[in-house]
Order: sequence, then structure tokens, then C-alpha cells
Amino acid sequence: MAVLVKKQSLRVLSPVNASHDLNVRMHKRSKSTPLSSNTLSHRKSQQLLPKGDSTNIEVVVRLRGLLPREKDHQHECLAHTPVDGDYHKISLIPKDSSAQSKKYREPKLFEFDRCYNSFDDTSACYASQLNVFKNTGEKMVNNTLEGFNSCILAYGQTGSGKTYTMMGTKSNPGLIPLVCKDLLNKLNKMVDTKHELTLSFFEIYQETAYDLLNDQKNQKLRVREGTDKIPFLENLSEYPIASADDAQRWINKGIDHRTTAATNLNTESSRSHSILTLKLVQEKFNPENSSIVKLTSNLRLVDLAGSEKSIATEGLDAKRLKEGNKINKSLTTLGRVLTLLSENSHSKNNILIPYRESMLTWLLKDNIGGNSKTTMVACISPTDFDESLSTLRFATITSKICNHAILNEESQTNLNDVIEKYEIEKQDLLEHIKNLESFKSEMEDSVANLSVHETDLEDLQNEISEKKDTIRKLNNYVSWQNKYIETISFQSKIKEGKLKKNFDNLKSAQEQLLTNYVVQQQQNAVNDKLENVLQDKLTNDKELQFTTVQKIDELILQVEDLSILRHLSSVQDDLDEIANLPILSSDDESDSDYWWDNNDN
Ligand SMILES: Nc1ncnc2c1ncn2[C@@H]1O[C@H](COP(=O)(O)OP(=O)(O)OP(=O)(O)O)[C@@H](O)[C@H]1O
Repeated sequence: MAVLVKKQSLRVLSPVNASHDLNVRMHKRSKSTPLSSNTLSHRKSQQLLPKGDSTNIEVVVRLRGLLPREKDHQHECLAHTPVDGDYHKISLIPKDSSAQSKKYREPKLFEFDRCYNSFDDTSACYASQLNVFKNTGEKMVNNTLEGFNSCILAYGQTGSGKTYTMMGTKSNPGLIPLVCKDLLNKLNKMVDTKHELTLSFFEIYQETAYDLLNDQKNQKLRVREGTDKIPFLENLSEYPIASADDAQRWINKGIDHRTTAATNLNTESSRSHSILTLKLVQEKFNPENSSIVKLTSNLRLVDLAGSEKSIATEGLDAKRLKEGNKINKSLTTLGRVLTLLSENSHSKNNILIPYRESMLTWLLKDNIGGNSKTTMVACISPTDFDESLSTLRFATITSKICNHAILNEESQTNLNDVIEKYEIEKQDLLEHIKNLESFKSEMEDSVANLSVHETDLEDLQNEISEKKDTIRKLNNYVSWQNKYIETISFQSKIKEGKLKKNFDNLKSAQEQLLTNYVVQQQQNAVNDKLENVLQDKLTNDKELQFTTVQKIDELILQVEDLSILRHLSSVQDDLDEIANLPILSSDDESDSDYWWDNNDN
């Protein structure tokens, strides 16, 4: 198995190179910050070299474990730390050992100052958040206390664990909170040193710097360069911090203001580079030469935005795409600057470094190529071979850069000034003691007055305890009352329910009755009408009957008259007939005895 080994060089500048560089630096500093000749003189005069260290940027690698999402998709772990516990090494094993390209066939082995495995706690290279602080963060705290500028820079692809390493979580705090806590603990134990610690926090979002501690977050900050050519942000707010809680409050505020968004590879992806700076100014008295030594140092904690392949923002809106492009662009510039710096560290040519090409490299100028002890934490994800390879190559280039940290020390050597300064402080202290004494005597007077009223106080206390007892009883009574009210109100609720039900029933019965009444009324009206009609009919009928009866009577009369007439007429007829009768012969008498026998009809 062919193994590619990249030897990391921990190059220390040759004394010739170091003195040359430091003299150039000193020259620039003394030109830009003229110091008063009789009072304040830089401890390192033109003849003396400043105390300093020339060391390569330290590189540590942190390998995170598989995330639940990656486990669900059964991603393989492609990065490994050695089982023998050699914490300098880390290897990347390609997924497909039969791939055509050599790049994807052979494992890659890298060596760095330290490689942390963050998921397998049985591994000898395992490192929890606290281990990372102990091995990487704590020495930066010590550098700062010694008066050196220091910087920790988290680099890596998106979702590889930079923010987790720098900020961590509430239950697993990262480097930033742990560094703040340790620095403050150590400062508070230093009784012979006066110190002032301030904190500032900003982000670079799409090539513009914003103050993360300013409530008006959209105010753009401009980069300026002092006479010493050190870039700084104009109007960036700085807050004094006295305790770890103070620091945490400002950090939380900054986190709230930082630009983050969900991408395909990280639900809370940082869309900006964030830079937190702790600035420490210390003053110590040096009894050897009766001077005051002033140490000024910065500790910068940088969480870079992650490099992104297009997959991170695929399908997302144009804003995310633009952010991704800007992030990649500024990281490319950072890569170019670091490459040139590493070339300068290895050759006598002094290539001009294009720091100003991006705001990030401009503001980190001193940390990546100058007066700073710097550590890069290269974070890698175990599932992305290409991105991890690119991060480890970037880290290899960075590890070749040599920085020259100098002790930022000034000393006040004029004894009169020292005495004058102490005299002022002594006067302040005496004034303070005087105030305290008068306060003390006021307090003593109050105590004396108090003893006079001691008996009253006892009575009052008895009264208070009686009142308390009454209050307790009242409270009991009130709570009993409350319970009673609760019961009553419960019962009345039930009653109310029943009443409501009855009321509803009554209401529906009433409505029914009303309906019936209306129907009845209508029925009555119909009945009345019918009755009237019948009555009318009856009346008509009676009249008809009466008329009929009359008519019948008339008819009867008429009939009677007619029959009489008829009778009379028939009688007449008979009479007429009789009158006309012939006189009968004896012959006729044989046929019939009487004529009427033949005229029956
Ligand atoms: N060492 C670790 N142990 C446990 N979880 C981790 C570790 N490193 C990262 N994670 C988890 O992985 C996810 C991505 O981590 P993080 O947000 O720190 O990535 P990032 O590199 O800062 O990403 P970006 O560049 O997109 O901001 C988070 O859910 C985080 O909690």
C-alpha cells in the first residue's frame, strides 16, 4: 500500500533571518509610534532586539464523527487517526480503491502538530472539547498573559465542526468560552498586576465588516491602518470584561447577531467569518529597576465560514448562492496569501503579499504573517474525501508559514514618573480610605442608635410574631374559604347545568305550545268560517224550506182547486152527457140494464 507522507516542517528562523525581520519591524514601529524620549521609551531600543519567538503556525486537525443524518444514509468514515495513538498522524482512505485516478485509489497520510479524533472515545487520539482547550487553547492564554499576540483560526469545509470547536454548546463549551474563563481566572489571581481586559466581536459578511456587539447591526465598519501599518476597524466597540459571566453575555449577544442560515450540509451554517478579540493591557512593577512594565497583547479567536461545494447551496435561493461564492472567493484569497507567506518563509525572495485583496486577509495580516503566535484548527468531516483532502493540503501549506511574535512590552524607566504615578494612586487610595472611614463612623452611629431601641425592637418582634400567627390563621381561614367557594362554585356549576337543561326543555315546550296555539287559532278561524258558511246555508235552507212549504201549500191548494174543478167539470160533463142521452126502446133494454155500465171508463 503506497502511503504519501507529508512531513510537516516546524522551521525555526535562522538567527540572521530573525534579526533582519525583527529589525525591520522595530524600524516600522519606532517610526509610526514615536515615544516620548524622557518618560516612555520602548524597552527594545534601536540597539536592543525585542524579545520574541519565531515559530511556524501550529496546525492541529480535528476530525468530527458521523452525524445522525450521515449515519442514516450509511455514509462511510473515510478519515482515521492511528490506532497506535500517534497523535501527529491522520489518514484519508478513498472509497473506491479500484478507481482509475491515482488520487482516488491510494490512501493519503498527513502529519501535523496534533490530530484530534472527536468521536471514538476509545481511541488514543480522542479529544473532547476540554482536551482541545487543554492542548491548544490554554497555551494561547499563557502567550497572552506573557504579552504576545496570539490567534486561533478554525478552518474547514462547511459542516466540518468549526463553530462547534470554537463556540461549542451550552453543555459542551468550545475554545472561546473556555479561553475567556481561563484567562479571567488567571488574571484575577495575579495580585501584583494591574490589568484591563476588553472584548470586541465582529463578522465579515460578503466582504463587509459588521460589529456583532452593536445593536445597530447593519452599520458597516471601515478598515483603517494606523501609523504602524496595522489594520483595524474604525468605530468597533470594545467592552471591558471582569468575569467569565461578563464575557459570556457579550459572546451570546454576538452569536445572536451573527449571520447564519440553513444549507444542504448544515442546518445552522455560518455565512460569515467571525473574529472575537480579547485585548489585554497589563502593568507590572519591576522592583529591579523600579520601572513599570506595560504589556499589551491581543488574543484573536477566528471562526471562518466554511468552504462550499455547489451541493451545499443546490436548490437554495440566489442569496445563499451569492454568499457561497463570496465565502469561497475570500477563502481562495486566504489560500493564496498563505501560499505566498509559506514561500517567503522558505526563500530569500520577499514576495509582496496581497493582504488587501480581501478584508479577511487584510484584518488578519498580523496573525497570519507577522507578530502573532497562531494555531490553525483544520476541521474535517469523515465523509467527504475531496473536501477533507483539500483542507489537509491547505493546512500543510499553512504549517510552513513562520511567524515572528514579539513581546509587546513598554517600560516607564523614569523613576520620577514612576514615583509621581504611584503618588497619584496613593492619594486616590488615601481619599478612598477617608471615605470608607467616614462611612464606618456613620455605620457605628447607626449601630449605637440601634441598641437604644433594642427593647422596642423586642416588643416589635413579639408583636410581629403575634401578627404573623394571626396572619397564619387568617391564611388558613382564607384557604378554607377558598376551598368552600370552590366546592360551592362546583355545585352551582352543576346546578346551573341542570337549570339550563330545564330552561331549555321549558323553552322548547313553550315554543311547542305557541305553535299549537297558533295552529288552534288557525283551526278556530277556519271553524268560524265554516260555521258562518253553514249558518248562512242553514238560513238559506230555512228560507228555501219555508218558500218550498209555501209553494207546496200553494200547489196543494192549486191541486185541490184543480181536482175540484176537474170534478166539477166531470160533473158538468156527466150532466151534459146525461142531458144528451137518447130515450131508450124496449130492445135496448136487453143489452144492459143501465147505461153507465158501459161507460166505466
Ligand atoms: N466534534 C464534534 N462532536 C460532536 N458534534 C459535532 C462535532 N463537530 C461538529 N459537530 C456537529 O456537526 C454539525 C456541524 O458543525 P458546525 O456547525 O460546527 O460546522 P461548521 O464547520 O461551523 O459549519 P459552517 O461552516 O457551515 O458554519 C453540528 O450539528 C455540530 O453540533
